[in-house]
Amino acid sequence: MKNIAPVITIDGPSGSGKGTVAGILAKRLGWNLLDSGALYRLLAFAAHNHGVDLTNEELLKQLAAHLDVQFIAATEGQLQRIILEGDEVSDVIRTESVGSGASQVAALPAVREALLQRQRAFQEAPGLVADGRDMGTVVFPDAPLKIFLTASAEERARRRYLQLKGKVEGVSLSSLLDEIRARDERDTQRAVAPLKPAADAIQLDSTELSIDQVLERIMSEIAIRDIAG
Ligand SMILES: Nc1ncnc2c1ncn2[C@@H]1O[C@H](COP(=O)(O)OP(=O)(O)O)[C@@H](O)[C@H]1O
Ligand SMILES: Nc1ccn([C@H]2C[C@H](O)[C@@H](COP(=O)(O)OP(=O)(O)O)O2)c(=O)n1
Repeated sequence: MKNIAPVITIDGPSGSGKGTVAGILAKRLGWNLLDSGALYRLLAFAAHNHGVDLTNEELLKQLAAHLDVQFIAATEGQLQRIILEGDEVSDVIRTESVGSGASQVAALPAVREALLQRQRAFQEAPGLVADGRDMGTVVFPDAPLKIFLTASAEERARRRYLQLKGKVEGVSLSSLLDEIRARDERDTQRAVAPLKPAADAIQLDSTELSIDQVLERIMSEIAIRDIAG
């Protein structure tokens, strides 16, 4: 039977607010959440633990196909938890070095292919909010609402700095800006599933918007389309 659970996709570059907005929306609607970037981060992290080189496409493909991961849904007062091979890795996969590794493995076609079905399996009733780079273009091309969220690189680095400061040692605003620019370049220039808005995506620049204002804009698009019942 065709899966008819609706999907809202939120794609965009690092630090644009995708994860935050997707998490709040999923909770508000009572829908499932797919943080697709976490899968690429988990793969880069697992590769590091298993001594697999980030350019070894064949081994990475196998690792991706057998990734032993559990996403434990957020509850009241508790964020979503991610368990890899029995260990909680929710925080350790968020560093910029894991993000950079994720961006490298994500450029490999066999890796993307190996993770495709795992992502589509999240499309379950009553609905799904999915964030990443290619949610609207490749993974859920039929989604009834696609958002492409951006912000200036400077604002995104500033947000990341505020987020990591105090949690991760030695973070600097200028190195975060360099890393964000390098990741933008790799994610937009790769041959397979590059970061770009779907033809039918609504583009939202959040540089001057608060999280609540972004949510308000998306909620009004949901209401217009009447997709959340
Ligand atoms: N519109 C916004 N204004 C200010 N800070 C924001 C906004 N959206 C997100 N943030 C903050 O920026 C940081 C990065 O957001 P995140 O959702 O992780 O981005 P992404 O998933 O796109 O990389 C978080 O600390 C988040 O609270
Ligand atoms: N759907 C996706 C999601 C992430 N990726 C890749 C590219 C990104 O630089 C890395 C990390 O993604 P993630 O969304 O966790 O990163 P940010 O929170 O935006 O910094 O993974 C991808 O290629 N396709």
